Amino acid sequence: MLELTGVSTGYGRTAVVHDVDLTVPDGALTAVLGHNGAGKTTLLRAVLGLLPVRSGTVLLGDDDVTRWPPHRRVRRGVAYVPQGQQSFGQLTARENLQVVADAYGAEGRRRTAEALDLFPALGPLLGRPAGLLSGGQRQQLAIARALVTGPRLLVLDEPTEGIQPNVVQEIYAAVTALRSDGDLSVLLVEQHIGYAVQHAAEYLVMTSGRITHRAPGGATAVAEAREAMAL
Ligand SMILES: Nc1ncnc2c1ncn2[C@@H]1O[C@H](COP(=O)(O)OP(=O)(O)OP(=O)(O)O)[C@@H](O)[C@H]1O
Repeated sequence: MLELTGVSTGYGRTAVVHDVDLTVPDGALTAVLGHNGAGKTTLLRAVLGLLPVRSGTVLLGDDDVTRWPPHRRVRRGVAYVPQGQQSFGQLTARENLQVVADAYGAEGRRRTAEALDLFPALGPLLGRPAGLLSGGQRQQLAIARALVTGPRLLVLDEPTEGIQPNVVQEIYAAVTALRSDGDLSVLLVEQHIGYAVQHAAEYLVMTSGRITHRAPGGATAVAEAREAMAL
C-alpha cells in the first residue's frame, strides 16, 4: 500500500503541491485528475523520490520511504512510467526491454515474456528502433519496460495522452489484466476522465496543487468527476 500524508513539495523556492493525503491500497487503482499545470506530475515525482518532500510522509507498506532515494524505491517495488511515451529511440524495442531485464537475470527474462504476452502488438515490432514506433506502441513499450522490474506499485503519468482510442482501450485492458492477476496497485494520473474514473477505486481532483475533490470511482462516478473537474 502507498500512503501519502500531508505531502508538500515543489521546485526551488516555488511550492507546487500542498498538503496532499492519498492512499493506494494493495491491488487498487487510485486516479489523480486535474487540468494542465495542476501539479499532478510534481506529486508523482515526490512519490518516486525525484523531488524532496518538504513536509508530510510517504509510506510504502510499513516502510517510511519519505527520504529514500529513487533507486531504493524501485527496489521496493515502485515502477514509474513518465509522461510522453519515453524510450531509448536508437535502441530496438527488444533492446529497450533487455536493458532493464539484464539487471534481473532469469526473472527479468520471464517478466519480459509476460509483458509481451500482455502487449501482443509489440511482438512483431521487437527488432524496430523504438524511435520509429507510433506513440501508442511506444507507450506500450514503456509500460512493458516498467513491468520488467516486477513492480508492486505502478505509477502511470497520463499514459493515454495523444493516443488513439483503440490503443487507449488496449492499455486499459492490460492494466485491468495486471491487477486481476495479483495485488499490483496503480497510481494513475490522467486527463482522460472516463477511463480513469471507471477503473479507479478512488479518484482525486487536483487544483492548483491541492486536492479539491475525492470520491469513490466506478462507472456511475464519471459524471460527478466531470463536474468536479469543471469547477
Ligand atoms: N522543473 C520545474 N521547475 C519549476 N517549476 C516547474 C517544474 N516542472 C513543473 N513546474 C511547475 O509546476 C506546476 C505544476 O506542473 P506539473 O507538471 O506538476 O503539472 P501537471 O498537473 O502534471 O500538468 P500537465 O497535465 O500539463 O502535465 C506548473 O506551474 C509548472 O510550471
